[in-house]
Amino acid sequence: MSGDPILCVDRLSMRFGGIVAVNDLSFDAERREITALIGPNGAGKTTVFNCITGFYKPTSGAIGLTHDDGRAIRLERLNDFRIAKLAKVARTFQNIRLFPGMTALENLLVAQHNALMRASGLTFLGLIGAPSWHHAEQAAIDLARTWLERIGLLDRADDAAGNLPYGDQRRLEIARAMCTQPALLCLDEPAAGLNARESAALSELLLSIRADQGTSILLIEHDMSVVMEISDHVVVMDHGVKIAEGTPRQIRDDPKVIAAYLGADEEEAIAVMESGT
Ligand SMILES: Nc1ncnc2c1ncn2[C@@H]1O[C@H](COP(=O)(O)OP(=O)(O)OP(=O)(O)O)[C@@H](O)[C@H]1O
Repeated sequence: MSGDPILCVDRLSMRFGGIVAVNDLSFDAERREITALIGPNGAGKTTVFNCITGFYKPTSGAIGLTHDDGRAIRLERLNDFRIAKLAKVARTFQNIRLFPGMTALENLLVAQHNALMRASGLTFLGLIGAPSWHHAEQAAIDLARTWLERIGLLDRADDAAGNLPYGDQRRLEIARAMCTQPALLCLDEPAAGLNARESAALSELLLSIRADQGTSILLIEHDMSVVMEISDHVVVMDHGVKIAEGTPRQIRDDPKVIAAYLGADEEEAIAVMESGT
């Protein structure tokens, strides 16, 4: 690891009544790297995401995000709207949350709402058709079209998002998050429901986002082939605590991880981990 974390999770805990979903969890996500958060069902991964993105207020602990210019932000003190706007953290969800009746292009324009509202002078400049508004609108369309091209959907820009194949919708969600120009992109199971070809396309997209945009990525994923192929660093959770972290190779060979991942059936676990080689 290069030792330049964009995200520092420090002793994070989240309780729901008697349930301790996350227990004293600490890890860093390095800048311009892909960090995967893995673990069996119910390990607490989505709860960590919900704390980072402001959907939940952690019971205790700190979540620090440091921008490229050194500006440090404490995420646990902000609500979700401010985390998206000020901290530039974008996320996708386990279930697809596109606007299905809007076109693919419109979905990417909605993501740029904040910038467009600013440029429209909170509507007034838009109403009078000020040149600054037209420039901002064109820039938003250009950015949306650039991302549609990146994900191979430019020819379907005017199709309703809900009519696109499932794998395309998954990539459109990532493109929508990228249209907010995030510093940290949090993806919750982006490969869920994808076939092998679509998973490979997803891996390629994420690697290109890291390489071309320099965006830091935090990824929850059950698909080990994706995790092993693209992650720089892997953090493993089980029952709310971190049980291991390291490179994909270190994680794959760690008996604690293998045992936790599929419970007692170690042979089956090894088979799953080896599927990522
Ligand atoms: N809002 C909530 N209220 C009560 N319990 C919750 C809530 N959210 C999560 N939990 C509990 O916290 C624990 C961790 O859940 P979480 O969804 O974070 O796990 P996960 O690792 O993301 O699981 P999966 O891989 O199945 O998505 C579970 O026991 C879950 O039931």
